[in-house]
Amino acid sequence: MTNILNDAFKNKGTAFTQAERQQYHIVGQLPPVVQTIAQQAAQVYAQYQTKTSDIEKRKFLMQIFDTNRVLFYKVFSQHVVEFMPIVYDPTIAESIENYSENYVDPQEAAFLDVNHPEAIKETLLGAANGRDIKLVVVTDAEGILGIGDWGVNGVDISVGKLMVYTAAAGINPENVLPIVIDAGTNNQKLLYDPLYLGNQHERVRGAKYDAFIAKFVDEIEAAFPNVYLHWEDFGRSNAARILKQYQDKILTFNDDVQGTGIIVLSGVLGAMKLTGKKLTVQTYVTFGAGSAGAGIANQVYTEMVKQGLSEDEARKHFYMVDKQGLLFDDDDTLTPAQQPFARSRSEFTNADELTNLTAVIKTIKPTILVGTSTQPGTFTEEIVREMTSYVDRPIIFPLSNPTKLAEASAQDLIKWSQGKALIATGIPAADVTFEGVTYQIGQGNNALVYPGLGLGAIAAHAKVLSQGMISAAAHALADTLTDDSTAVLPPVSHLDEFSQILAVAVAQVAIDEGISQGVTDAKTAVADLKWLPEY
Ligand SMILES: NC(=O)c1ccc[n+]([C@@H]2O[C@H](COP(=O)([O-])OP(=O)(O)OC[C@H]3O[C@@H](n4cnc5c(N)ncnc54)[C@H](O)[C@@H]3O)[C@@H](O)[C@H]2O)c1
Ligand SMILES: O=C(O)C[C@H](O)C(=O)O
Ligand SMILES: [Mn+2]
Repeated sequence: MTNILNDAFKNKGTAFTQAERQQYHIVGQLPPVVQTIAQQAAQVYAQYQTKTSDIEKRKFLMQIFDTNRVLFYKVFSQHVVEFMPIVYDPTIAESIENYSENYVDPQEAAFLDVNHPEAIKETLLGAANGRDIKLVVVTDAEGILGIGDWGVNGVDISVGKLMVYTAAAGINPENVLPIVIDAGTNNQKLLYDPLYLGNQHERVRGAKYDAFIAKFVDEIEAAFPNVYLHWEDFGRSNAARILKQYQDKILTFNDDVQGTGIIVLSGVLGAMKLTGKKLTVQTYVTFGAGSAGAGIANQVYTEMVKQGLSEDEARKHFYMVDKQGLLFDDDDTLTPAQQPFARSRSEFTNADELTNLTAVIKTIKPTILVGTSTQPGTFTEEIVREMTSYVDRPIIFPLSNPTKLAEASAQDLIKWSQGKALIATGIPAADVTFEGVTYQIGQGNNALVYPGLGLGAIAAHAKVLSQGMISAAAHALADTLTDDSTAVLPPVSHLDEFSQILAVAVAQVAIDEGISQGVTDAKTAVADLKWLPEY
């Protein structure tokens, strides 16, 4: 019989009462004093404050996570704004880079090996250990944030995304399963690192990879019927392709493509509210047209069509820039997600010069610039001054994560635009004061939307995640923006409140569209799922 003290889902540590200590046969296996969860939480927070670096803070909190989930989420819920950048982005990037070296606990994740498809079923059932799994986050870690390929180390992103689901939306941690698919790695450092804990071979691609993914999805559906399957940080050549294959068949979501699309659309809608301008007259440049860049453009485009433009008219508002410069339709290296937005060379007299962002901005004069390029410092003073010269309030979102990869800092954007730029950043940014005026900066991170979206879809027992549900999430978030906000997105301090609002809006659309199964009241269904960190 396992000792309850070793079960992170059931352990209460020093909060076990004397009666419980007898019931679970752990008398004398704890210090004698019985504490309340409030006392435990205060003690954890006090210890946390003695840690001097963010990574040490994260390691300490993970010790609590590893041993006592309820206590972890209790403290997390009391300090959401402070803990988000510690347990999640940007500190999680450092944690991933050093995962193997610092390994202490598998954290109830499922580790799937591309060379052993026959073990998927046993691994899933073993990791679930009888728990009712409603939500899975899976990564193969080819494109972790903007830091590239981290192989099995990427399991941290699955664990981290799920922590945010619970902290933000109140998903019961017993109902979730983090998964990493170890498909090998092309990270040379890991391939030759004796401490690396994953497969030390090149990334598997092609038929073997695709067959593994297909079997994985089948086994997931068999083991956990109606689960919400969230894909995270797959590489550019797989993310959109896998999503396309499954999005009409099962309840599934790609965070980088769809979650980022929602948060940016929401931020753009917030900017329209602040300026009183119409979306349908905006001109949009994507810088870094990968999974996120193309996913975002597609959401903003879909909204323009919803607001009355024809598909052809709407598409004319979009320009994509990637490594080669502006994307043209005569380029045979375009991805399927880029193709609809590629332009014709004949539209420009200077097409051959449009090989860098500055030239593109000067020629096209966009009102919205969104960065998902992984290239730091690329939104330069010259670009920002140029945008400010032809539009009152340029919308500039440097979204690449973690901090060291951001296209620009909020502070510089405010300074260079004399306070005019409407900004959202990928990681949290402090308010910026410029010439006596303080500007709030929106956090354009999909963490503001994926928890509520998932909660709504799970609560509704939705068969699929529809475009209607996605659009409802973007609008519901934008609608929470208060009239006194100077930021384009609502503050993370209200994450739990707006996650519930998003969830109800999403569940309602699922009901209205007839894709929910046996649920008629969105509010009750969402409320019934809400888990609180109490013993
Ligand atoms: N804030 C958020 O919520 C959020 C969400 C998803 C992704 N992101 C960030 O966006 C970035 C990209 O993520 P992704 O999943 O789309 O990765 P991806 O690899 O699919 O896309 C990156 C794209 O940038 C392009 N690129 C590389 N160098 C470039 C250059 N010099 N100029 C122009 N383009 C260049 C690549 O060719 C690729 O198309 C990452 O830093 C990630 O952290 C942020
Ligand atoms: O993980 C994040 O912080 C957001 C996003 O999914 C990313 O890949 O950067
Ligand atoms: Mn991601």
